[in-house]
Parts: sequence; C-alpha cells; structure tokens
Amino acid sequence: MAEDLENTQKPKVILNKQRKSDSPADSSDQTEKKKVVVVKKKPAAAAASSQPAPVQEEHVERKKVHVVPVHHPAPETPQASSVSSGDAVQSAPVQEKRKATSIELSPPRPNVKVGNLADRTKPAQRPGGSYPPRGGSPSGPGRDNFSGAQAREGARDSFGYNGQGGAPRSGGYQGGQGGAPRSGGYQGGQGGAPRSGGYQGGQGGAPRPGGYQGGAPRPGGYQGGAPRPGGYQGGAPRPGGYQGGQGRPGGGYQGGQGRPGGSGPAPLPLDSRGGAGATKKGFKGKKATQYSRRNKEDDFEQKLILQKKKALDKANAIPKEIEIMETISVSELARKMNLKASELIGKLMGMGMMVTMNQSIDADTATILASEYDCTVHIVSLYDETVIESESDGSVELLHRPPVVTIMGHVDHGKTKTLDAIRSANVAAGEFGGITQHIGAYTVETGKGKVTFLDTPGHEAFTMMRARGAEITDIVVLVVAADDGVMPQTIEAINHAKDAKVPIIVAVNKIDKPEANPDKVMTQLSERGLIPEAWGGDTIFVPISALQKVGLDTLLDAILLQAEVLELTANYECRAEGKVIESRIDHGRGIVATIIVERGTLRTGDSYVAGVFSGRVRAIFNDRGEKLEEATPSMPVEILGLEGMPNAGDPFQVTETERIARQISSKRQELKRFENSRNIKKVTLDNLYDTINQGEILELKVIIKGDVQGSVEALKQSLEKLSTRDVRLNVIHASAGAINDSDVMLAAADSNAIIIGFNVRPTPQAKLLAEQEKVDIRKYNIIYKAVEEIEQAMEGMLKPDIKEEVIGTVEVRDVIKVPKIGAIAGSYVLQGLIKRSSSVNVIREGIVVHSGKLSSLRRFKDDVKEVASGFECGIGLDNYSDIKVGDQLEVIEYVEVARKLKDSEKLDKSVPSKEKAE
Ligand SMILES: Nc1nc2c(ncn2[C@@H]2O[C@H](COP(=O)(O)OP(=O)(O)OP(=O)(O)O)[C@@H](O)[C@H]2O)c(=O)[nH]1
Repeated sequence: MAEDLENTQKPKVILNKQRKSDSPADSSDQTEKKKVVVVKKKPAAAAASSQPAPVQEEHVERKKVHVVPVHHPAPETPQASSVSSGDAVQSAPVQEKRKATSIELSPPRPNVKVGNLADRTKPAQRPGGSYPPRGGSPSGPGRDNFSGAQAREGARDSFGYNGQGGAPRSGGYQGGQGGAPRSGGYQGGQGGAPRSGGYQGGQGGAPRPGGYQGGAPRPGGYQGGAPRPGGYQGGAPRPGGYQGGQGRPGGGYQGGQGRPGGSGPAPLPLDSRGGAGATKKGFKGKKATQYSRRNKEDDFEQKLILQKKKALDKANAIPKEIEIMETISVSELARKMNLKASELIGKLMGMGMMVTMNQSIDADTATILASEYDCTVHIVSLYDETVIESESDGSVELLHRPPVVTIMGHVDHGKTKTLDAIRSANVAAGEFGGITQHIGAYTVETGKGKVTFLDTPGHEAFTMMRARGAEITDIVVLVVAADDGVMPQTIEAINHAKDAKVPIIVAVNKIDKPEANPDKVMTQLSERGLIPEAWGGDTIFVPISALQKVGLDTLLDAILLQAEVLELTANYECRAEGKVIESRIDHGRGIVATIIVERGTLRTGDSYVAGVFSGRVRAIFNDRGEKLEEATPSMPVEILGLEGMPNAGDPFQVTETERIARQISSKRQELKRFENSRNIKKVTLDNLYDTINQGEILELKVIIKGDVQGSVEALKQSLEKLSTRDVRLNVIHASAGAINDSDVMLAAADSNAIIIGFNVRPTPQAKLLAEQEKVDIRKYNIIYKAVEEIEQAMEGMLKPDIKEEVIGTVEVRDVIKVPKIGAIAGSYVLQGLIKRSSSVNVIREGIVVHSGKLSSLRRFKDDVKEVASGFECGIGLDNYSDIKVGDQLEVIEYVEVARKLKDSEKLDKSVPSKEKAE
C-alpha cells in the first residue's frame, strides 16, 4: 500500500519531469517513429498470435469493451517493438500480477478502459495500442474517442488520469505510454528517457498523441491534441488519441513510478483484473466520457428543447383563474389570460359587442369570455385590494371589554329618553349637559363595569351600520312602551336584531303610566319568540320608567349579565382597529371622527386609515370631552387629524407607519374613483353622444355638497326622484362640507358629472381645478331651484322621441323572381306615396311579417326616388324575398319628436319631484 501511495503521488512529479525531459524525448522521436511503424505491423502480429484473440473475446464477454487492453500486456517488453503478439501472450501473466497491484493502484485509472473501450475494435488495428494508432492514426477506429472534448474530459477526471493512461488506448495507450509497456507511459514520463516508447509517448507525446499525452500532465489528450498534430489527432478524433491523452496519466504515472511493467501493464490489468472495481469504474468512466459526451450533448439539447417548450407552453398557458376589478379593459384581460387582444375582440364581436382593446368590459362579460377558455374570474373589490392586515393575537392574553349596546324600538316608545336617563344617571352632576359632547356614543360606568351605548337609536342606524359591515353591536335593548305594546317598528327591530344574531334585552318602558300593561307586552313578544325568563324563556325583560329613572340600574345589570354570557374579550396590545361612528367638520378643530375601538389600543400619534382617508391621531377625546392619551377596546372616542371625512361604518385601522397609511389611503381613493366611474355606465363626454345614438340609458351624475347633512340628504332624495326610465340621476357622492379638490376630481373622472353646492362654495383650489377640468359647479341656496334646474338639464339630455309615421300604403299585385336579385313586388300605391328611402311593414292577413328597408324602387326600368298613389312600381325589399301577392306594404318614416321629461314615465310616480323638493 505504501508503495501504491507512493506511486500515486508520483505522477505529478513524473509529469513534470517529463516536461523537463522533453529534449530526450525529442531525441527519441525517430525511434518512436520507427516504433510506430513497427506498431503498425503489430496488428498483423497480433492477429497472427492466436492467443490474444481469445483473451479479447473473453473480455468482450465479460466486459464487452475491455477487450482491447488485453493486448497491451505486451509492454512487458521494454521496447515498443516488442509489443508483438508474443507480448500479448505474455501480458496475461502480467495482468495477473497486476491485478493485485492494480487493484490497489488501479482505482485510479479506470480510463484505461476508456481507451480500451474506444478501441475495442481497434486494438487489432492499432496494435499495441501503439502509439500511432492512438494519436496518430486518424483513421483508427478509436477516432471517435479522440475527440478533443473527450480528451479534455478525460483530463478532467482525475482518475481519468490513471485510467486514461491505461484505459484509452489499449493499444494506443500502451504505445503512448511508452507504448512500451511500462516504460511507455511512465518512463516516457519520467524521462521516458530510455524507452522511447514510453517516453516518447509522453513527450513525444509531442509528435504522437499517445506519447504526448502520456507525457503531458493532463489528459494528454488535450495537450497532445493541442500542439502536435499527432497528439492532436490522437487526442482529438480518435479514441486512441484520446485515450492516450487520458491515459497519459495512467501511463505516465505508472511509468513514473518506474514500474515499467506497471505502467504498461496498468492498462492491461484492467482487463485481467477483471478490473472488477477498477475496470468497472473505468468502464463507466469510459461510457461517461465517450458515449456520454454525445449523449450528454444530445440530452442537453433535448432538455433545452423541452425547457423551451415548457416555457413556451407556460407562457401561453391560459390561467385557470384570474382576478379582475369590476370592469377591465380588453387589453388588460388579454394580458391576464395570455391571449391576444385581437382574439378577445373577435370573441366579443361574436357576442355582439364592438369594442376596441382599450375599452372596458364589465366583470360579467369578462366572466363569460373567460369561461370560454375554462378560466374562472374572481372579482376583487376595493378593500380586498387595500386590506390592512390585522395584527394577530398570538399569545397575547385577551382581556374583558365592555359591551356595545344599541337601543331600538318603535317611535316615541322612549329610546332617546332611556339613553339620556342612563347617561345622566351615570354622569357626575354638572357634567351632563353643556360640557358633555355628543359624539354618537358614550360609555357609562356602573359599579359592576362599563357599558358603551351607541347614541343613534333606531334600527335604521343599526341596519345602516350593518350594511357597511360595521357589526359592532353586542347587545340590543328593545324599548317597548308598556302603554302601547308591540308596534310595527318593534317587530322590525326584532327582525333586524335576530338577523344580526345579536341578543335582545327588552326594556318595558313607561311603567309609570297608569295604562301601562307590562304583561301584555310580554305576551305579545312571546308570540314573536322573545319569551321572558319568568315564563321559562331566555329573554330578559326589565320594566323601566325612563321619565322617572326607574329600573335603569336593573337594566344595566341585565346588560352586564348578558355581556358576561357573551364573554366579550379583546386584545389590548395590538395596533388599534375599530369603526367610524360618525364624522363631521368642527369649526376650529377641522374634521373630527367618532370611532369605537374594537381591539388594540389607540394612542396619540398613531397613523391610521379611516375609510379611504389617512391621518395621524393629533388628539383623542372621550365622550365627556376629556383629552386622553389612549383609547382601549369598546371605548368611543373622538379623534382629530383626518384628511377627509370618512363615512359612518367605515373601518378604522392603525398602520405601522404613516407612509403605509398614505399609500393605502391613496390606493383606496384611486379604487373608489375607479368604482365610481364604473358605476356610471358609458357616461363620459366622449361617448355621451354615441350613447344617445345607441339608445342606451343616460345617466346624469351629481355630486352634492351642503352646509349640513340634513339639507344634503333632502336634496339628494329630491334629485334621485327625478330619475326616469330614460334618464337616471345618480348621486355619486353627497356630504356636508365645502366643495374641495376631491369632489372636483371625482366629477372630472366621471366626465359628465356636475357638482351641486347647497349653501357652500368651492375652495379656491377646487375652483381652479374645476376650471382646468371643466367641471360644472352649480350653487344654490333653495332646494326647489336646484331641482328645477337639474330637471331642465335632464330634459335637454333626453334623446328625441322617435315615432313611426305611415306615409303610404302599397298593395302587392305580382311577384317577379329575378335571379341574383330575389323577388320584386309588382305593386300599386293605394294611398300616400312610397319613397326609395322608406321603410315598410309587410302586412299579411293583419300581421306584420316583416319590417325593413327598400332595396330598390322602380318605375318600369328606371330607378326612382318616390312613387305617388295611383301608380304602379316595382319594389325590392332589403333581405326579404318572401313577398307574396296580396301582401300590403305599410310605408313608414321615422320622425324625431322632442320630448319633455314629464313624458317619460317617472320611476317614482307617487312623488312629484318639485313638490317633494319644496
Ligand atoms: N310617562 C313616561 N313618558 C315617557 C317615558 N319615556 C319616554 N317618555 C316620553 O315619550 C316621548 C317619546 O320619548 P322619546 O325618548 O323621544 O322616544 P323615542 O323612541 O326616542 O322617539 P323617536 O326618537 O321619535 O323614535 C317623550 O315625550 C317622552 O317624554 C317614560 O318612561 N314615562
């Protein structure tokens, strides 16, 4: 082993030496050449010897490829010339010997086989793996092996080193190696000195591939290949060369080791060893290098093609699902579906829609279109796109939070009174009244806990909040007057609460009244599913008198009890989230919003997004007007620092940074504008005219701004009543406050939207912007005036009424079939006249069987413009040839008649707009 190790280490040194000893090698060139000649003869000799042959066969059987090497045993003879058949015979024993050695050493040279493999059939030709064959003989069978690439490859394989040497050229190699058997490679390497074969091989490697390679430090193949033709060829093209190249090492190495035999034989052993391991390795290595080279290239190409194909398929694949907003441009849809816009346009034309790639189609159309490609469309909404991720509770301990209560009930049953009574009863004297703020909600302290009341009684507010996704009510207190009993709105309230799955507590009010009959209320409610606990149900009934402040504590206790059952808890540590209760403009403080915190803790300085507006909490106030530093769950607070007025029910969320808040706010505003413009179907100044011509419904978009919410609402309702089936009035935005930039931008986006300011004026900036954007701002201070003007504007927008007017009657008396033209009706004008530009209704037995235009009108053979009554004419009908004798043609013309709005059927016939406005 030690020796082996030593040997294995030597190669490099040897190789170096080889280089150094170039000259000697050169000097031996001639010899080599001679040898080469000899070698060429070898084949014959080899052939002559019957022994080698069998060996080969044996190997073939065993290893298939390794056969060749067998011949190399010849190396025994120091001289190349000795590589004869006789040598071959001797090689067997040598191999035997080597087995042991080589097994130890060999691992490193599987390449030997490579050479063999390559030359498998060549051996014979290149006897003695002789030199020539390898490198030289271009024609050598081993040619293929030779490829420079292979050589390189061989080189690369460190083990190729050994193997290569040996392996490659069975014949070639050996020859290369020193051809000489051992000396060959190694010696050559070493100085190859002595043996020309080996040495030369190595050096001469120069001239001969084999030699060279061997000599060469690297795969020989390469080096040899490179410089000298011989080498090159050998290396390159033929296996021989290649092997040699590869083998070099082996050869060289072994030689280097000085074991002549070793070197030479090395290759052989492969076979004999059966090379078991080594051989196998070599074999594999060979395959890898030889065939694999091409195979690899082929594989690579194929993989590349497959990859490209996959990429192409992938690129062209129509996704199974896509997400779109509620409208999408054809080009955008095409992009999302990996299709050409023209293809979609074609499909849309097939659906009867003439659109260009930049025009938008609605989500329904897009869905139908996509379904033709098995693609599902998901409609993404405003908030889906601009969602602020909630902070998860994680391991944070959830703490109790106060219940949020809404008071509902029939008109005049005492809702407000009850709220006030509870509030006043639980607020320190003197605090209630002047100082206390009305912020839409308040919290009362009881000895057993806090309760938050929404200060907007009635189920309308409750439902409105719900409709906006603000289901913040935990408990509903249903106020029922004991003297009045269950009334329609009581039932509505019950239904709303049940629908929202919010528990109900019944407050039977006005028990102070003599006519009060609580039992009757209980009975009536029992019939509605609210069975009192006293009667075995689970609904809490509390008799109270809001007027006399009786039973209020019991009511609060009942609420807290119910809250306990509900186990209301919240995370107090995360970023605050809540809902906007209301917002308003406060002179001196700007926009203020009341919010109820649902989870987390809100602090002064927090950045947030409320609805579509962002802001930074400048100050927090509670329902008593006291300034706070923070607000916790279920607390209603008023905050300052908004950039716009959010709507009641809008979500309120604190963001990580102010930048994020601004980004989300801007995105939401953009999407809101997008949605608003989407709502206004086909209403832009550009397509307004086309829309009218296409007879589509017109819409007038209006933005209403007023001094107080009340007048805004009144104006909104009055204007909306102006909608008819022909013209729809769409109030796209209505709120209290001055007309600002945002309003103008919204109107500008809608093209034909106007702004109505009621008792308000535009800000200077908005006025400028409106001039730039050519947005019409109309200012009124009387609702009636506003309504009247809008009504007139809508009349102006009405398309003319088109009416059919019969201008003549014609009788068909003969039908002449004209080839390529169709049927011509030989007719007689009974009354009026018929014009070439007329349309006709074909009436048969009282039924209109066809309506259409004329294709021709003739008197005898002349085309005429019109034919008056009492004359005959020939009439051709456009796209209709089923005309029959006896048919009557009703000659018609379409006449435009200006209409007034009142001609149109009001959508709401019951409420005349003017009256309502007044
Ligand atoms: N006697 C008596 N009168 C009451 C009581 N509670 C309310 N009222 C009276 O009933 C009337 C209506 O009370 P509100 O609190 O305004 O009733 P509401 O349900 O808020 O009425 P709307 O806001 O119109 O729906 C008022 O005149 C109250 O003074 C009560 O407990 N006893």
